[in-house]
Amino acid sequence: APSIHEPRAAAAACSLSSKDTWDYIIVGSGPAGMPLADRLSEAGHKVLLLEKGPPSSGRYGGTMKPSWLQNTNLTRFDVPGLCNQIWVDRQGIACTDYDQLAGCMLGGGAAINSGLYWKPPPADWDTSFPTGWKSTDIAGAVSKVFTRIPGTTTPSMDGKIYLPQGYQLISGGLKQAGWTEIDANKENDKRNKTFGKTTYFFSGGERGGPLATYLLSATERKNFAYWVNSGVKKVVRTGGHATGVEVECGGSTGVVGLTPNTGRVIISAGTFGSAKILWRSGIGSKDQLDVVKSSSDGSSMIASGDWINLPVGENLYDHVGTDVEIAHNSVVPYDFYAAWSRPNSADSQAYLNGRTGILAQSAPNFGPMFWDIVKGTDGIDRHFHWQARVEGSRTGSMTVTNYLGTGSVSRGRLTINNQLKTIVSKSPYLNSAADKAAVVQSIENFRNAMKDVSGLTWVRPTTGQTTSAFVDSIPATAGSRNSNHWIGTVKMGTDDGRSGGTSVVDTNTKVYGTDNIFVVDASIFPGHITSNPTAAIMAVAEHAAVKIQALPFPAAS
Ligand SMILES: Cc1cc2nc3c(=O)[nH]c(=O)nc-3n(C[C@H](O)[C@H](O)[C@H](O)COP(=O)(O)OP(=O)(O)OC[C@H]3O[C@@H](n4cnc5c(N)ncnc54)[C@H](O)[C@@H]3O)c2cc1C
Repeated sequence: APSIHEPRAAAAACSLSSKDTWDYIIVGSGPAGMPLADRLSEAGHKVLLLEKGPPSSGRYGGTMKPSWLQNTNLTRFDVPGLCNQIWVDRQGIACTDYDQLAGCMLGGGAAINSGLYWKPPPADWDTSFPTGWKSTDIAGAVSKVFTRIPGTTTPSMDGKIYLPQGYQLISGGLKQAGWTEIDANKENDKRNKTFGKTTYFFSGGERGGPLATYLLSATERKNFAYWVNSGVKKVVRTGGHATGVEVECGGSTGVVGLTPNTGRVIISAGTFGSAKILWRSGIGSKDQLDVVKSSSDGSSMIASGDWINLPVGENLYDHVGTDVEIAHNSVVPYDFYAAWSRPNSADSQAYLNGRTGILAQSAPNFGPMFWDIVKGTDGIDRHFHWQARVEGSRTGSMTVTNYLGTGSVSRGRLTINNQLKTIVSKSPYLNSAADKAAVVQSIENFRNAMKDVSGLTWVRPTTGQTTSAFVDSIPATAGSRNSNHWIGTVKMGTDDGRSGGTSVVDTNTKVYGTDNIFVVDASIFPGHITSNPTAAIMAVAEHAAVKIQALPFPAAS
């Protein structure tokens, strides 16, 4: 078997009694936390990464696996073809304190997701990000990410794509209709009436990605430590200055300290987790802080005179997902769920022996991906990413998801309840007529493109159904539309939320009203981007690492 999958340093035991202090405490080990851990430790800072979940990849001591992986140090998180398991078994993996799915384990979403990996088109940054974060500003950071993790369209180590019939069906139809085939991550500026193969962040026939690159090199440094099963309750602060974080681990709670005066905390706990930590730290709007005050946190919460009034939880957004379904007798299904308990033995052996075959591809056989831009009735361009997969209600079915991203104006709201659970209390989907009209138009475009494909059946929408009636028939709720691409609850921008603006962090990712509390992850995205967000989140982390280190320290008190 390939030898790339060597066991690595396991996490250090959490030590709440230690008087050790840290230059940087990073909270959360997702696609943002891992690059930050690497870049800050590389620069020589003393860095602690705190992760509330357990280890994932076998490389870090993870153990969750089906029986056919028993004699390997691979886990379910290392084998791309097992990623579907999250839909039937998420015990001990998914965060239990959110009303939506998110990965609470080492690697965060990058340990459980499908590994779909896209270099953002320039419009993603230029449409909603502030000055200093436009496409030309962030190009260097994007390039660092793709140098570190080039990505691949052929994850199987023999360079073949397995069961490509679904890809061929749809790409053939699009080509016939005049759409252009592109190499998506080389031609990332061509995202209109184009299609391409699925790109994954996988490497060596395994999940790879940031767990196998950024986190790996961080663990090789003596000035870096990471603790798992260590959840941060709140930032401990005096006024706007953090002195440490309060951590729960091993059945105890204690404070881990920052280096006096110069220490910094970076919250990278994701769209739900970062908002929650801010609220518990007395940072947010009064209505939400009052809820925290009424919870089990109440007696130890920072005094209301020290609350920092910021619009945490507003600006919530997710890609609006609309599934259509087509069927064709050329399409060959594969049972990725069966790969858990009764894998096809030729496929499991091919995987174990050489990291080849269908199990090196992400479940459930994605592709093609295609892109479309629709001008909204309000004059704003809406960018669509379409994602096809071999899955559906009948043999030969493909479900094709239409994601509305860049240009969308609909927003929702995240709140917290007095059980300290985060709730999507206002749905972010299609609450603008222009967004809805653009989705309808984009689906029309796909229906038209496929109309000459012989033998194709439309399952959803049915042939006689108008696209508008079809879009209206799907509730605009997270249950029916969610894409798991949540962003925006800790918005970055120049309009300080303390004085009526919409932003929670400034363009250095520093929380307004504080001098050493930063947030870096999907939550700071001001607006959505075109495709699945992991690559963009890593680029944001690379860019933020440079900006944060360039900041002067506050004057010593
Ligand atoms: C099922 C699924 C499939 C997806 N597929 C794709 C895909 O194919 N491609 C793609 O690009 N994107 C995909 N996504 C989305 C992508 O994974 C997320 O957008 C991304 O992981 C968000 O990164 P983040 O760093 O902001 O937060 P997260 O990945 O959520 O990481 C946050 C980390 O912080 C930890 N944490 C939270 N609270 C605390 C606390 N209080 N103390 C300590 N640690 C804490 C969490 O355990 C977690 O490890 C998918 C998401 C899901 C759920």
